[in-house]
Amino acid sequence: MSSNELVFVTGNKKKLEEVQAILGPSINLVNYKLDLTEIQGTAQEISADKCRRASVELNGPVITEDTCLCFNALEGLPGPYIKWFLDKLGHDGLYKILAGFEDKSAYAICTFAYSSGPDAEPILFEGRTDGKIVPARGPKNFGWDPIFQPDGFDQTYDEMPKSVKNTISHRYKALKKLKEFLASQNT
Ligand SMILES: O=P(O)(O)OP(=O)(O)OP(=O)(O)OC[C@H]1O[C@@H](n2cnc3c(O)ncnc32)[C@H](O)[C@@H]1O
Ligand SMILES: [Mg+2]
Repeated sequence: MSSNELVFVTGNKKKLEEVQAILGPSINLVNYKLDLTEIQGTAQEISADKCRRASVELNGPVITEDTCLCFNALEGLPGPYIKWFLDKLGHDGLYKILAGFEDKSAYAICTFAYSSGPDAEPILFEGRTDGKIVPARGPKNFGWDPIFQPDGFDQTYDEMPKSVKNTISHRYKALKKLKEFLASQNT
């Protein structure tokens, strides 16, 4: 592996695009699409387990990422299970889950995991952005972006330019920590 090469294991094209855009050209991001089994548990447990599996499978250093969307009225659910909720309920159904609650606040959490090899314990880097759940607005580019409006903005993640999302997002904040860690390893 060259010093600026980073293997990112994900089956999600949109995640990959954002990670590439945020990291910029100084890091040579190499993508492997593996259909990794995801355990049940906390965001940290799921991310670490996913990373361990990826590192064993590829027999080398890897990063993986897990994203949660957490509704405060539901004590943090759907959380790591947002993928299946979105798949089954769609934007409208997700918004309607909160119909019986006044509290529409929510937060997005991105947990990157880095493993230096199959025997290493993954290191986690977490980013969180707070906001609220709104009726879907935007061109429906990526996942639940149309129903998440970050605090301090009038636009949903989906309505704002990528260049804005990528400087305030859960993913950006987690990647900033990962980048700092990688830089400290290279000095
Ligand atoms: O292979 P992996 O990396 O696991 O990719 P995935 O698509 O399965 O991703 P997750 O397990 O992390 O599930 C997160 C869900 O949230 C969606 N998602 C992730 N990041 C998002 C973002 O920034 N904005 C909107 N939706 C997002 C994603 O499409 C999934 O439906
Ligand atoms: Mg997944």
